[in-house]
Amino acid sequence: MAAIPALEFAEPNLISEIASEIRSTFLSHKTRSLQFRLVQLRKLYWGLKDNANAIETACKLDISKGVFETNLSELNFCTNTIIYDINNLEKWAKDENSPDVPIDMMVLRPKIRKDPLGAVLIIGPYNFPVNLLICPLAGAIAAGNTVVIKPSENAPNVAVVLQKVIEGYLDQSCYRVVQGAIPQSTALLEQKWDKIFYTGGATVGTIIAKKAAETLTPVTLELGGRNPAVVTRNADIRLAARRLLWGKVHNAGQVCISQNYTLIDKEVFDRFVLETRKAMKEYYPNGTRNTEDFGRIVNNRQWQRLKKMLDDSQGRILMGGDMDESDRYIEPTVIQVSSLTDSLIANESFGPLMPLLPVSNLDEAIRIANEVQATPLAMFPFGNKTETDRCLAEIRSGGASVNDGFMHGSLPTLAFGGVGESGQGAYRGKASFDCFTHARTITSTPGWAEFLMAVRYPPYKGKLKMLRRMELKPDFDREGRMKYSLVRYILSLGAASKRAGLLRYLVVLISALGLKQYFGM
Ligand SMILES: NC(=O)c1ccc[n+]([C@@H]2O[C@H](COP(=O)([O-])OP(=O)(O)OC[C@H]3O[C@@H](n4cnc5c(N)ncnc54)[C@H](O)[C@@H]3O)[C@@H](O)[C@H]2O)c1
Ligand SMILES: CC1=C(/C=C/C(C)=C/C=C/C(C)=C/C=C/C=C(C)/C=C/C=C(C)/C=C/C=C(\C)C=O)C(C)(C)CCC1
Repeated sequence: MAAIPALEFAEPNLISEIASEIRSTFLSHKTRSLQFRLVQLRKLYWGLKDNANAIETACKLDISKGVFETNLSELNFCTNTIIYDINNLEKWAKDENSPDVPIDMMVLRPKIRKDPLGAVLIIGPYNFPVNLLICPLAGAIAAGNTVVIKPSENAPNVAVVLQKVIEGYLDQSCYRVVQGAIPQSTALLEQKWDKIFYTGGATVGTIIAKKAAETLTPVTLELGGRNPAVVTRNADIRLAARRLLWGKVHNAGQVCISQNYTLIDKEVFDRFVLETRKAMKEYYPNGTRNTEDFGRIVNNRQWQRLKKMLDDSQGRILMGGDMDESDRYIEPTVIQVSSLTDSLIANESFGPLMPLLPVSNLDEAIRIANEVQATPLAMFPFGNKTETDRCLAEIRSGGASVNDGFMHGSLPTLAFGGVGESGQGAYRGKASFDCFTHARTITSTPGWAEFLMAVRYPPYKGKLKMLRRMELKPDFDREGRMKYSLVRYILSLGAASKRAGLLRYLVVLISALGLKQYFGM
């Protein structure tokens, strides 16, 4: 395979030209045709397939991702996403009948049309440099937008290969790549977009949200979080250890949705550590240093940041701890910490560090999780059903995996996104199409219905009575209690909803027919 050329940044003053070309293509309506979108998605699929070796090499060079992980969470994830989008596009793009239209307004035939938003900007991070650009891109294409993508300069080889794919396979008047760092991102943010989709840290997310607010541009922000795992004394400790270790070794822990810290019942603490050691030996019989199955930290700046976090910690290393800056290696490291202000709890590590904080009970775990961050990106409860349900009810998060590491974020068809500080908006599966679509309500009033519609026109004299008759009547009193009427009770056979009432009638009818048959009446 030919060597990957060096990344070249775009000339910042050419960026406005690219943005205006992308906008005028959108306004030419080229991307409205479903056939056009399908062809572009199919080409994107083949662009990735044909360049799979180059992508594997680039992931290896940028973030030392082994071939297996590159295929699992980058290539396959993207190609599966594209095929899923292709297979569902016609269904998603169809006009939808609006639900809950009152009978007197049905004549308007309300519809929800799926309009593309327009010209959109997608800015990606370094940690899943293919996945976190291509999956939103596929959603934006499916929804009929024109797109500029800005790959992370911190994964430069992937950035070059993706540019080759997009320039070689997609229509250049609709989809463009702008390479660069802060000057280019800043120039991009100076342009008017119909949506900005950003994945990365919260500091830059805030810059983007502020800039977008100036022009009332909608944003989707996929940010990080200090995600808690909770392990109670009733959890399967072996499973919890194996699964949470997976969450910290995949991509060398550089996963926004992996657990940042684990709150673990004192009673099972030692067993958890023992099981983590065992799992480690099983996953890496010859250690993590000399295997393709364990990656490296993306660059020296991030390696230094992680080292400082560990150096600043008051915790005690229980497993691992080996580090080498020359190849940006950090061994998966388990640390027992004792305070919420510990550097390993107070910050997002985004690396293979596993701080464990012993707690007395579930109440304490829930209190701590809420104190560390009210709205993390993910949460991982391990315990019995009552306990995991309590965690789900009492700790908020963008998503959650019960009894596992980040599996809820491992399926390309499930909506994925943060809440509060960990982001806003969601994508993946149908949510990706919706993320780049405007749900446009359309009514069409037929000419013949004029006599029905005339009530709205002045003069209003004598029309108030009719308006009052059209008003819905409440079935609740001033205290918020439901009012029960005997007629309603009889009509619904005592059911709470119309649907349940119908079902009851159906059961009665079928039983009556059955009895009739049985007794030959
Ligand atoms: N929620 C998610 O899906 C998700 C996924 C991956 C990473 N993350 C989060 O991202 C963080 C790590 O990534 P990162 O942000 O360091 O990645 P990064 O350094 O790759 O930066 C992300 C993008 O922001 C751009 N950027 C940097 N400064 C900018 C500026 N001033 N204006 C506009 N754009 C700018 C970069 O060029 C890059 O394209 C972690 O907090 C992680 O949790 C979140
Ligand atoms: C179905 C059949 C079988 C069963 C197969 C099974 C059970 C397969 C299980 C597969 C698993 C556990 C796959 C795990 C995949 C993990 C992935 C893709 C992780 C992705 C991570 C991502 C995208 C991370 C994102 C990060 C972000 C957003 C932030 O940084 C058989 C085999 C039993 C029989 C045949 C049928």
